[in-house]
Amino acid sequence: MLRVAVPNKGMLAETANEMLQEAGYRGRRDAKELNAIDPKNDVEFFYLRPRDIATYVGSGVLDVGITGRDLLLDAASPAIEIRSLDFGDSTFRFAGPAGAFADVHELEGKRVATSYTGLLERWFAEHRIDATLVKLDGAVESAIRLGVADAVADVVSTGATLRKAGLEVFGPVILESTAVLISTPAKEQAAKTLLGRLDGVLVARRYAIIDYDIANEHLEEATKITPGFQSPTVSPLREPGWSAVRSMVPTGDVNQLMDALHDLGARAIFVTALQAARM
Ligand SMILES: Nc1ncnc2c1ncn2[C@@H]1O[C@H](COP(=O)(O)OP(=O)(O)OP(=O)(O)O)[C@@H](O)[C@H]1O
Ligand SMILES: O=P(O)(O)OC[C@H]1O[C@H](OP(=O)(O)OP(=O)(O)O)[C@H](O)[C@@H]1O
Ligand SMILES: [Mg+2]
Repeated sequence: MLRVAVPNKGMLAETANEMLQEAGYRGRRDAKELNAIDPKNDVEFFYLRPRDIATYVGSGVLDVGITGRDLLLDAASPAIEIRSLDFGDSTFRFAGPAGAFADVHELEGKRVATSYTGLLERWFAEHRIDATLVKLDGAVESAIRLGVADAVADVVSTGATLRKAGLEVFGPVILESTAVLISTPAKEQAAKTLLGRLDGVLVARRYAIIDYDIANEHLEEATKITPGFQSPTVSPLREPGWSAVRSMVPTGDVNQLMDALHDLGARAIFVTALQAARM
């Protein structure tokens, strides 16, 4: 039975559980359950703190897990990232009081508060900056005002939390993070079915199906607009000189593609969401 670690709460929990459901797995019945067995798919899910998931997967007691790239790197676990899952995007940045820092080298000898000491210690070592790390559990943005740090290094998504604390980012992006599927080289093979299904969910989210009718003289140009993965399906219409085209298109481009096809003379343009896919 495949043993899978899933975030039990926090920013990644809801979407991670939704993705597994879309992939056909039966999750937990209520938010208090610590584990759940899905006998049909021969999988057991363990609901854990996202920060701890790399530790469990890295130790080999669990085969595969969903966590943040930043948390994986912070844990310095032997687990490896096997897929980016297209949600939970954030950056990991330095921030300080407005105007206080212009360059990371000004952090030399200063106190930097963070919940990601593993990640940051390595970054400072690589950049030969000698700063003092102040380890906090969360709400790191308050550390400066409360006097325990001169700067912070934290997760930034919209930047709203920083702004409310009167802070601004400085220096390079330390890390671009996203939710990831992790495993160990020894367990990757066992996780193949789960990975295939999650890839199917990613494709179903990233792509849609487009159908349209087009006069044959514009067919060549139209199929350049919608080349699909392999190649579009083209079938003759009953009306002579016209074809029906079906192709996969990136979800984010759908409206621009419809505009371009319509300008070219395509008619009856329909877009259908994908429910599931296996490529
Ligand atoms: N505002 C955000 N937007 C996007 N991703 C985020 C955001 N905040 C955190 N994350 C990501 O979510 C993951 C875990 O963060 P989360 O906040 O769930 O855990 P935590 O801080 O340990 O727990 P909690 O905040 O519940 O105490 C990390 O990978 C992080 O990059
Ligand atoms: O840039 P923003 O969109 O404002 O998001 C970033 C904030 O979100 C997270 O906080 P969370 O709510 O998880 O609280 P925590 O700091 O206690 O973990 C993160 O730690 C930042 O504080
Ligand atoms: Mg948090």
